[in-house]
Amino acid sequence: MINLFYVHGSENHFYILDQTLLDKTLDDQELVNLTKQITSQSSNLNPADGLLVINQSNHEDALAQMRVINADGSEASMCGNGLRCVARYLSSKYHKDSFKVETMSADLLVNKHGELANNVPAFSVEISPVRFDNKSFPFDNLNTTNILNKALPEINDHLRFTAIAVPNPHLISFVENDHDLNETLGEIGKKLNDPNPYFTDGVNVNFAKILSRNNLFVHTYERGVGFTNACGTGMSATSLAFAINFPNLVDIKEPINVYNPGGMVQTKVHDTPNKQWIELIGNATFVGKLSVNESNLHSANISNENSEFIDSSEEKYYQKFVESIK
Ligand SMILES: N[C@H](CCC[C@H](N)C(=O)O)C(=O)O
Repeated sequence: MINLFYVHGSENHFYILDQTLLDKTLDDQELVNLTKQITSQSSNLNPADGLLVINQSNHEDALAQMRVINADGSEASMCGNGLRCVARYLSSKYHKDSFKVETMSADLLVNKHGELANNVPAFSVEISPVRFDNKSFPFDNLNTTNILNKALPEINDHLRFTAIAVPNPHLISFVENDHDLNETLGEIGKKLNDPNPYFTDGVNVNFAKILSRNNLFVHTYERGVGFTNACGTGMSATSLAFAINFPNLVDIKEPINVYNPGGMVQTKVHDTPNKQWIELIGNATFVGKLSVNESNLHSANISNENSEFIDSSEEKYYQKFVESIK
């Protein structure tokens, strides 16, 4: 039997599949089929926004590889909330507190971090590389090769936008009212993730309200998913946009508190001459696990017949989880 762990970072839920435990790893189509089945509204499973796949890494400085499959079957180059959960899984499995994880574009540093809230352990993860050029998204037909606090009349008649790839693509706007934060976000999110001439591979759209100095609220419409409770790479990219566009409201020597519908994370913007990157710090909560036959993974036929979900403090459950993977 194989455990599919049900986890979340700021209520952005995922299943984790550790393929190093399988007799035979799933091929790409099987991973897509599995992700679509376990995230579909019609499944009797707990809702999730995607699948986090752990593979062996052949990079000497990486403990493992993480791949990210969105609910619609598209693959993403990064997932900030997901990487915190994968980091906690690998930290328990290999008894390490600081290590690198191979992702599509980079081997990223992850660290066990002090609790942000009592009895809620936290991990910090490196969000990088950071890019601004249109080829990194890609975007086109907007009469510009980068978007920094720019009006985009093709997309909206009153907002200004900033585009940052970390390296998955994010389009960010700072808004004043709840209508823009919700309805306008949904309209633009759908428009730029349906077939369109601007972001041909889709884009994660993040609208933020500035609460005060070093304090943000971010709402995200994710590429390949739709509205989520939180988007780790989105909150990270938005924190960098906050520092760039509102330098008088951000002290980058201090963490930024980023609130979201699912909770709160902290980010730290690192702006050194030869490398810009963001540190994302937040929970990595293990809620439950499904014990499934390997064959059902290959056939994308998962039910929660053999499942165990938390009903007490997360830490008590977590000790059982740690024993189960030794
Ligand atoms: N939907 C994103 C991937 C998941 C990112 C998000 N869940 C996070 O925590 O960063 C994309 O296609 O780029």
